[in-house]
Amino acid sequence: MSEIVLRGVGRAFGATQAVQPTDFTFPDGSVTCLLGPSGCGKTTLMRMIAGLDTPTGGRILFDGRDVTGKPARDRDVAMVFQYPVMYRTLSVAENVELALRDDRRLSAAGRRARVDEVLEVMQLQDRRAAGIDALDVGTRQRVAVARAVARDCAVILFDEPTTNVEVHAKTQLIRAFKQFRARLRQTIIYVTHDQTEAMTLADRIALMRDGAITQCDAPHALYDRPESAFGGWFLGNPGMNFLEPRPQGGVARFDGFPSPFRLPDGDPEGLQLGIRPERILVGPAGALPVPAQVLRRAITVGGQYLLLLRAGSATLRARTPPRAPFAPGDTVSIECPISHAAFFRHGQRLVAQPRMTEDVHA
Ligand SMILES: Nc1ncnc2c1ncn2[C@@H]1O[C@H](COP(=O)(O)OP(=O)(O)OP(=O)(O)O)[C@@H](O)[C@H]1O
Repeated sequence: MSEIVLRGVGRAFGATQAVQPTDFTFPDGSVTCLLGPSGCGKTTLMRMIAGLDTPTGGRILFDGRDVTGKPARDRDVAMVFQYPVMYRTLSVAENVELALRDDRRLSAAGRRARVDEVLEVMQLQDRRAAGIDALDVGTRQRVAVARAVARDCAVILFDEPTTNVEVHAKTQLIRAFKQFRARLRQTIIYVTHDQTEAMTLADRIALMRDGAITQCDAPHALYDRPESAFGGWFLGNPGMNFLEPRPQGGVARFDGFPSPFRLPDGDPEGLQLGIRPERILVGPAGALPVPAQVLRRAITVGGQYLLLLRAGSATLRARTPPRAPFAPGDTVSIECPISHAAFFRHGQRLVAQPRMTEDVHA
């Protein structure tokens, strides 16, 4: 186990600042997912922590020890990549054992016991004698994780390990990941652009954009209370709806809400209201405060409907229960609960929330 501290760590490639100078702590024994869109700097940040790349600024500390200039082999770090490198002529067990070859603390019997333990945790006992070529991509990736786990390093880094794995094998891999987490408390940094994976695995998600960590929080806190409009948009499938205000004196109207909002400083400049599709209530015409039109309907995994609605000049996506009786062309009614609305100014969450002039639907 190890606490990893970044002090102003950044990386530039020529004119491209791949990682902005970053201060950040990965707590001892935690699972932190680095989540963000392609090109936001996740892999570069992870490679610097691994010792595969050197920062152009700042320092990296492992338990207070400065490892900034040290190579990967001096960092007590194991890694699992998108494309695992394996010895194809060796069996599963031999591949795992090979990872322990240089560990002088272990006797031959100790090594075998460790291999057995890890194969069991990763649910690979029945494949121990199989050759690597006989395995599907998902199982091969589980062997890669087994090798990383076997070494008992302080830190394990995962770089998008499930990208090339099909859905069923991905579920198995994630289940195995959770099992070894429950048994062994290494510090884990897991790079992904898959939000479902991050939500499932992480103790904390560090959301990245343009080379910077924009927010780090427990998965549900990040989902429920994004500090930026980017977080509201990136998390969720689909992400938040955003509404623009129509200013009227010191108040602003948002289509979708029955009454105008009183703005804390009277200034509608750069203001947006965000609301998640699953928070919008949809009912028959007249049942709820705001009339709306169904423009389109899609069925999502789980049988829910995703409706595209028009309310005034706003278009909104709303999720309804399976088989809700709404179809394109229908007039319906909606309610956007104020308690689930988030206000952003120039992309950042407002601390003082605007209030509705008549709080009838709060
Ligand atoms: N070796 C390199 N030389 C030049 N530019 C690089 C290099 N590695 C990364 N970059 C640039 O740095 C930025 C961040 O890249 P990085 O691979 O870290 O992002 P990422 O979030 O991991 O993306 P992805 O999810 O696509 O892997 C990108 O603009 C990328 O083009």
